[in-house]
Amino acid sequence: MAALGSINLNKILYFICNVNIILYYFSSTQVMGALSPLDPSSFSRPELAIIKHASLSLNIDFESKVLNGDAILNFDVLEDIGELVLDISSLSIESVELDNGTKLKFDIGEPVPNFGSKLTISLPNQALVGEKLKVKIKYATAPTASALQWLEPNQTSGKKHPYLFSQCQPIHARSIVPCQDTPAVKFTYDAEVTAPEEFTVLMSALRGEVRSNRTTFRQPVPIPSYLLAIAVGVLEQRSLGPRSLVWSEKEEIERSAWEFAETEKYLQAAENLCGPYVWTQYDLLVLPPSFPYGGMENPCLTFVTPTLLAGDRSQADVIVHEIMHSWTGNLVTNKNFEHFWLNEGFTVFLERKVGASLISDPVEAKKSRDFHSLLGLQELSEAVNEQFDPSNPLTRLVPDLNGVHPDDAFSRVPYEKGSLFLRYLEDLVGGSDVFDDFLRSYLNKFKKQSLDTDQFKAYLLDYFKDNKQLKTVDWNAWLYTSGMPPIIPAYDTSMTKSITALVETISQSNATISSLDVRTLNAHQLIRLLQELLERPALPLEKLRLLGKEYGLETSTNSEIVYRWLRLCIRSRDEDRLGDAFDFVNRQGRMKYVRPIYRDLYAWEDVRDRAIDNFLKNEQYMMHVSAYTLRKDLHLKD
Ligand SMILES: CC/C=C\C/C=C\C[C@@H](O)/C=C/C=C/C=C\[C@@H](O)CCCC(=O)O
Ligand SMILES: [Zn+2]
Repeated sequence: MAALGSINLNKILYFICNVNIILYYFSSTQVMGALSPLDPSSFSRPELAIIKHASLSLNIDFESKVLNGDAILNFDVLEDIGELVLDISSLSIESVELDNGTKLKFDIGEPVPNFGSKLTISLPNQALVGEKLKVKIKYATAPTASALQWLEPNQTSGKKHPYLFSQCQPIHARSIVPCQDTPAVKFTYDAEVTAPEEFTVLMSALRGEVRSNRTTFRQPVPIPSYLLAIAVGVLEQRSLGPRSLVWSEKEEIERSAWEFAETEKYLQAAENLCGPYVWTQYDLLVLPPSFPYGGMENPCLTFVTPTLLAGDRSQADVIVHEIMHSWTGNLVTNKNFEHFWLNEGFTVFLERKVGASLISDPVEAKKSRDFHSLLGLQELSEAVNEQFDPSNPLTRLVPDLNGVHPDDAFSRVPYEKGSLFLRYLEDLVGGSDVFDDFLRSYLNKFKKQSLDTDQFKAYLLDYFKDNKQLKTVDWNAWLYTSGMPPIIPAYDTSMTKSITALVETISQSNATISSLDVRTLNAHQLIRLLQELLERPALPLEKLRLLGKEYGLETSTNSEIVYRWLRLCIRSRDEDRLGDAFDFVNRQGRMKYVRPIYRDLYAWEDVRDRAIDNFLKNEQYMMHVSAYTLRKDLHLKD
């Protein structure tokens, strides 16, 4: 009877679940219209005709905050078709024509909020499988293009000239060029950009000739659309090594050159693990403070936030992370953003391996790798338990993004759960010696391609087909179950033990707090300490203030430390530090810092309105993605 009862219950649950899935599918397809079968975030149909190369010719108009020009898209036709379908967002399309000059009819679908519109181009005759098509689209971007931030001179360090930069990941490329805005498609590109003469134009490509106000570029390695990038400003450069320059406004150039002086060393360590660097040039661009991310792995030219300029090279791990994307993400790419962990989990995993390889003593190297993994575990726990909750489907390693904007799904989960999963697999198959060979083989197999999680799984299982341990992996629990990972590796805790003991002491009511407690800690250990304190009940004000003074937190210039210190102050309801917290979120726009601080301020009922006022006053200076996500954090309407 009991068994029969449970079968019936299972059947009922199964039925309810399926009805929900069906209803959900219809509601999300209604949101997006006809979806790409390859990517829930794109309208385009690359399985019918796929872009192989794009030639862009663009003019930068700072006055009207518009890019205008044309894109010539080269397609390979994969099925007999009468139309092409592309993604656009707020673009004004002037004309579409074939390379023989034939004008083409086009239709722009009803815009879907945050996803843009479907651009359908009618072909005069059926294009047959195997044909090649060249289509020229004349267009202009909107001043509100979600990929672009147009800065007024007073938002730059020099205060004299405007500045423009882009952030296309995940699906903002469609706001600067009509394209198949899905990472399932990879294409090479060339570009010719005109800007006022004193400006430097940079792109995610190799820079060619610069003649008066015209700069040319070429990217010979196929990239997904989210890696298109452009920045235009009055910039300086310094050499960092044989294949690297650092670019910034002149006010930051010396500090930037010092902070990132070890770039070539990281590149060589990365090549030792992953094989040759294929992108020829690896430059860094230090952006104005409103740049929303720590770094963005734009090929040939990583974009970074100036909050990395800590003056102690302690945030070099971000540079190593961006360098590792040259293999995972840029060369081997997730097919759509449901498989984002294939980009980010792998990159974090490699970042920590390469970081450890720079330490000569193997015992210390292992300790350091595990120490950083434990920091990552703290960040994962915060994402799972605070940003979301453990039952939230967005805490799955492979989430369902039908009807969900990837920017809304963004968290540390794909980074840290993904990296932890790879570490679990590495331990299971016998450690680095065997797993490093697998990694190189995986990179070689999928280079210049896009793949999904099933392809990764199949390749791993085939590579290790004789390994019995791999048969014990609970794939469903790792990939499709929400919450923390099912197994946490046995990390070496020798670098965190003393910190946990110190946190324990600080938490005692009679604790004595002195600068001597932290004199031997490096920046990362201090970060660990602050993060552990954030996981505990708020400190009493008196103790908090003593900590700030004795541990040098009040005067730190390291943004990772300042960020956690200010969160501790907010948690302890220290009204005297509110000014510092508002200054911090107004001075820079790195979402890793700004979003949790705003969420903490929102949770403090007495200051909630001040936080909202501060946001509304500063929203106009933020990049689209920051304003968009902060509005949600502060429960404001779009
Ligand atoms: C499962 C997740 C689903 C979708 C996410 C896809 C894209 C997320 C989108 O919001 C763009 C992310 C861009 C990230 C760029 C750089 C980061 O690695 C920076 C990390 C944070 C920081 O250090 O500031
Ligand atoms: Zn990354």
